[in-house]
Amino acid sequence: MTGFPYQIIGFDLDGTLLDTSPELTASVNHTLGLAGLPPLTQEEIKPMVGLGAKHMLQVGLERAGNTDPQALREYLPILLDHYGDNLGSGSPPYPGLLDAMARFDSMGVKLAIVTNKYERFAIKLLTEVGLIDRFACVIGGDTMGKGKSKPDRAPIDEMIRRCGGQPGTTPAAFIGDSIYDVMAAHNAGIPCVAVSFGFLHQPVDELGADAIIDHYDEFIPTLERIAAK
Ligand SMILES: O=C(O)COP(=O)(O)O
Ligand SMILES: [Mg+2]
Repeated sequence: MTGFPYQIIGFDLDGTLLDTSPELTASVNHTLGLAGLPPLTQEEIKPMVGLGAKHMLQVGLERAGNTDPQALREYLPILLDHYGDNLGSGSPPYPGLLDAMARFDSMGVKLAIVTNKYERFAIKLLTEVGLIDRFACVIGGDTMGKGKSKPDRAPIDEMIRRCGGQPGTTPAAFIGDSIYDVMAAHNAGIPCVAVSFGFLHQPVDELGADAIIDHYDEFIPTLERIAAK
């Protein structure tokens, strides 16, 4: 181990690791089409991502003009089937990510995923893009049980445990694109870096993150800087 200050780095998935917005948009619009509603743009859908698929569809149905209270229950399985069948090839990693991951590997830092996606979709997606073996663990929105997804600290604590560490003790940091990421990390007592290129729900400087990066080239020096504060 080098002098790098963190032993574990956790990544959010959608909007932080991979740009999943084309595939999420395709699945939402497939579902809205079957519901007889007009499609939404990728830019409209991005801010709906971050609290899981059910939340994304609920907001999407409302935005597209749905008035049927049963629609969410009826169309969620359709969205999930479509997404599960199509996810993978259209979700590229953000620029500089693979180089940053290689540097973490060379320093012996463990990498992990904590997403509000269903665990099975996160695993399938990471497998399709060839990154699954690079992560010590993948915690999904359903891994810890109901009500125990980000912004709760439970999935962050579990990430630290599954990486062989101890929550509250082992030095770890997180990176994400939403306020739920920042809240989860801070609830677990670890710092959070925000990416300015994600699926922002609000201006990135209002997320309360410890630092902001515009490109993955800045990630490692930024972590060193926040650890020295
Ligand atoms: O809302 C989702 O499906 C997941 O989003 P996340 O990977 O940004 O947590
Ligand atoms: Mg995200």
